[in-house]
Amino acid sequence: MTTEDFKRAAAEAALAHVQPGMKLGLGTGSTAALFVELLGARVAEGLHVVGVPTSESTRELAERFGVPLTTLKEEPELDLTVDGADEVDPELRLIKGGGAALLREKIVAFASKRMIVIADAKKVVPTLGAFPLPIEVVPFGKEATRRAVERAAAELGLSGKVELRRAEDACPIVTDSGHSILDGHFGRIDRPEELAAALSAIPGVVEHGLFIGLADLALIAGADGVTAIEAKPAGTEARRRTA
Ligand SMILES: O=C[C@H](O)[C@H](O)[C@H](O)COP(=O)(O)O
Repeated sequence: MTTEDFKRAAAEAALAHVQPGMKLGLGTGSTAALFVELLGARVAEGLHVVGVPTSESTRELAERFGVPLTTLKEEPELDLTVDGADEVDPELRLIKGGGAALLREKIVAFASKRMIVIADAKKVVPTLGAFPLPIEVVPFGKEATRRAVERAAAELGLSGKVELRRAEDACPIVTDSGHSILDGHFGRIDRPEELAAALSAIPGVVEHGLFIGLADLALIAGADGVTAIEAKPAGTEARRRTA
């Protein structure tokens, strides 16, 4: 089986958690796109749900696959968000934002009663940080903000570079909300909560890609099938079981 097959298996497993009438947050990225496609097929069969897309690309996909859409303005409280991740640790802490959608993804996940992460097994890591941490910043003063991020990380013992993300034409990428993205090449992030707090305290940082305490369940697909990692009450480790 290919990585694509595993992503599809995780997306299929998430569909079992969707109930008629639900208001759904629709994530961004290649795995979330498969969920939107499968959801569209269920809608075509008569399932009634509405979705709030976390990016313009997901909006387009949902429209293409016939998933009815709404907005957080119309529906400020959602039942369930299903989204991918760049990294998942055993305590269900995530790095997200590889596709530059982290701000809307975090707003939508925060507005949802539950968040389910769908991913192939390569996304599961013992410690976050091999994937560069995306940080969404206001374009004004972005070099000053970049340096402030490097300093804050260094104070926590993280010495990696922080780089402005650029498109293939070398121009800084612009997010759906008109911001820039910095990527923090920190390596191993042993204390993600401390880094999250330090980043949030920097003027110019809009949001960072550390998702802590947001995910309730991760559905991880690999050669052995789909495995679930469930959130446990604060202070205890996430628990694994076979889905
Ligand atoms: O900004 C993008 C999102 O956080 C994605 O959910 C994340 O990058 C995972 O994407 P994929 O499923 O394509 O690996």
